[in-house]
Amino acid sequence: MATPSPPQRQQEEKQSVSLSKKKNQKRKRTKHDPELERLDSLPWNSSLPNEEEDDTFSLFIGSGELDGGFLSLEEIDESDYGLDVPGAKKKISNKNSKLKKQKLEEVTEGSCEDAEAEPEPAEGMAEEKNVKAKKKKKNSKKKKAKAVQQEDESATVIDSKDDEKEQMLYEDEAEAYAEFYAWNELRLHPLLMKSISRLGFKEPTPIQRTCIPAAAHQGKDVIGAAETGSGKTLAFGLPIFQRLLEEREKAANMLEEKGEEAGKYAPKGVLRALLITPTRELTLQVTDHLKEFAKDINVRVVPIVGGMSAEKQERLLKTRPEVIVGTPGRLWELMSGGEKHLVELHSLSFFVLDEADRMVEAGHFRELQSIIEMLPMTSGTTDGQSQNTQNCVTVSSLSRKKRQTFVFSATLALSADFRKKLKRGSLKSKQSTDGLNSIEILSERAGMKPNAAIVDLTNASILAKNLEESFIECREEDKDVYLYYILSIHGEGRTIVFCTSIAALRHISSILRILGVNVSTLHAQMQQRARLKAIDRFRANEHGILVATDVAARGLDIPGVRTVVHYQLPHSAEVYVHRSGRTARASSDGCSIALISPNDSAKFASLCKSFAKESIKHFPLESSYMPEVMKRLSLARQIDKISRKDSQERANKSWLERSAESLELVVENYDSEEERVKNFKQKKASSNHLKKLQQELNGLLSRPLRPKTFSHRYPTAAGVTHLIQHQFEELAKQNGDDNLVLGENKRRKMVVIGQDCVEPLQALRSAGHEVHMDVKERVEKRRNAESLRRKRKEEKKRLRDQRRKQKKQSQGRE
Ligand SMILES: Nc1ncnc2c1ncn2[C@@H]1O[C@H](COP(=O)(O)OP(=O)(O)OP(=O)(O)O)[C@@H](O)[C@H]1O
Repeated sequence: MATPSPPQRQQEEKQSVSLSKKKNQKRKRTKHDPELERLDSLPWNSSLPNEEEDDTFSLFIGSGELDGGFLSLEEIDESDYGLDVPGAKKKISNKNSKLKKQKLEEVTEGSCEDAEAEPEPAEGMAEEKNVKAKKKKKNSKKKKAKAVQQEDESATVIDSKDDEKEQMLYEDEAEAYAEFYAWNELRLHPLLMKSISRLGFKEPTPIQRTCIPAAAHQGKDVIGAAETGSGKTLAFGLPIFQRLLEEREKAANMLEEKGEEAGKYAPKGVLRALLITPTRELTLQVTDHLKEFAKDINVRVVPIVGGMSAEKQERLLKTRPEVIVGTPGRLWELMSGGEKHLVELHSLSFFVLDEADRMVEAGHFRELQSIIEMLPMTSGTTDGQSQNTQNCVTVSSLSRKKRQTFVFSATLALSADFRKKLKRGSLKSKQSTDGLNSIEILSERAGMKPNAAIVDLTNASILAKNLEESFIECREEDKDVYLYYILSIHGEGRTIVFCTSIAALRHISSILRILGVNVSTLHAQMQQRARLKAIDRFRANEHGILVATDVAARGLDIPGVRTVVHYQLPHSAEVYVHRSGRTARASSDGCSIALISPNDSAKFASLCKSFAKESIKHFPLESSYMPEVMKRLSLARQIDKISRKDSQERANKSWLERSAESLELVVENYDSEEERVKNFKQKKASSNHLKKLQQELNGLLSRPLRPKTFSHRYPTAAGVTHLIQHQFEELAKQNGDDNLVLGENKRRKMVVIGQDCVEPLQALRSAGHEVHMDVKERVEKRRNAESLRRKRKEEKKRLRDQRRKQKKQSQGRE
């Protein structure tokens, strides 16, 4: 969203000044601070209907009392939320001076009273006594006045010291708040601002800046699309919390005015927001992210996912959370089973579909449709139902607001006339369940209004702007070699390696483990607990490696992922975007490396074309490392093959034994003595061979990977740190000097060992070179190669047949 224009801002400031008049009267500051004034002048009448909007949003249908529903700045005191907004401190200091003044007055009055209370003296002595008394009175008055003056002076000294301290604090805080001023235009509740400052989010991301005003202040439905890692969770999360807070405050204020107990009427214990995400991991991640905010505002956010134990689920639902984040399968299972908290949806104010397209893709359309069918109509009132609800007498009035629907994704394509279709309601009648239309249908059925804000911040390439893409061309069977190269030479930071098949994942994770690379794995066939453990392990290691299938492609938000390797290309461009989006998240950068075999070439070129990329960088490789990398890989593959064979045999044997046992059969060994001896010898030989291979590999692994030779002709910066570069120069200089001294012509060999790791991104930036991606050319090449292969095959077949024919003929003659 664009920042307000100066006249608009002036008007807003004027408005807020008048609104916060009462507060400003109390806050007399000693020093004029424009920054603080700006903070105080935050307009808070956010919900006032915008006259320019044709479809204005009224929050409370029915009782006009709560129309608008948002609070003015006057109604919210930051100090009530532990937000020590500097101005508040001045109040205390003013209070102190008032107390002092009062004390002084009391003392002065008290001295007069004392004098008046003295008994009346006799006539004769009276005059003298009177004079004495007057003197005494004068003295005591003087003394007391002096004491008060002293007290006052010391109080003033303390006070001025306090003032100084307060002033310093005030300035510090102003400075601290100044860091978060970019959020002001979003007019968020002070408690949310407190969480934002705690998390250190200096400014809203573009999707947040655009969606929050529409969703939180104009009450609109939102369809949001922005690059991966762009902060979409808060783009829908903050408007939810904002509205819950505003309602809570508004209800409390209204009921306090009526002299009733506010707490009794707070709409607690009913479901207010239902968020659906495609995977368990994403659900847990979104829950954790939202909880960071929820804990400051006392809102319960609970995850509901498959794989969670029934007891835990029951325990969580018993707390009657206001916000539930869940996966479609488990949510529908519970809803269709009549789970009380999940079917009492009369107060539901938010329905969110996160990564909507993925849910449809993953075959959750029907479950989503069923869940949506259970939601109450957005336009109707729900009095009847809500009156019955315990502990929320006023929920009926509060929940009469329209429900808001948010649909978010990183890649969300809508048909050009989607808004028109919404207006016409023509989507309702369609029964189509195919990908793209399904999202439109779901959005419409969930009650998406025609005036929904459609925020599409995806650029032509959809990929994160801080992402550097690259590729390595290699043979299919050498992919593991290059993967090992990347991980060992450029192993800095977290890396995610994506595979399309579980078989490939198993193969490379096994090879890497044999090579001593500590990897975590994540795929859909793993148990939920194991999946979460793998993510935790990966998260805990600064240089962790996660080998995953596309189950981890979407939404997984792990900071510090520096590199994404596409070991196998995904089936669609969208999945490629999501995979690559695990790095270069928020404001950080990162790189992706695709391993491209000749078979992948055309697919990769068309992938680049779909992102409007004409060229892409070749990932720089230092070929001198390859011989040793190859050697290690060859040993690892042999070890893997033998171990696999052994474990397969063991598994088969135990399966046979288990099956026989279950059938109460005795398995007899019919092998002859000779065969048994032969088997034994074979096993022994294989185990000795395995030991030997392992020893050899261990020998190689015990020393750092080193290049075969150092080429003086091609010193490259790729993978070479400044330190190493410096060492090279020093060595070269020394070498030259020695040669001069010794007068030798013979070159001395330089061997680089213990190469410091550099990040792939660094290597790519310093030595990657652009390669033009011509789809046509690549497709043509592939076609030619295929036709050549076909021709060769046909030729072979023809020759074979010919030989056979000749053979038959000659046999016939004989
Ligand atoms: N305003 C902000 N400033 C800095 N960091 C932020 C901000 N908002 C969110 N983040 C952080 O950015 C990261 C990515 O946010 P989030 O997971 O919401 O992205 P996303 O757009 O949903 O990504 P994806 O499409 O991959 O699911 C999170 O770690 C989050 O804490």
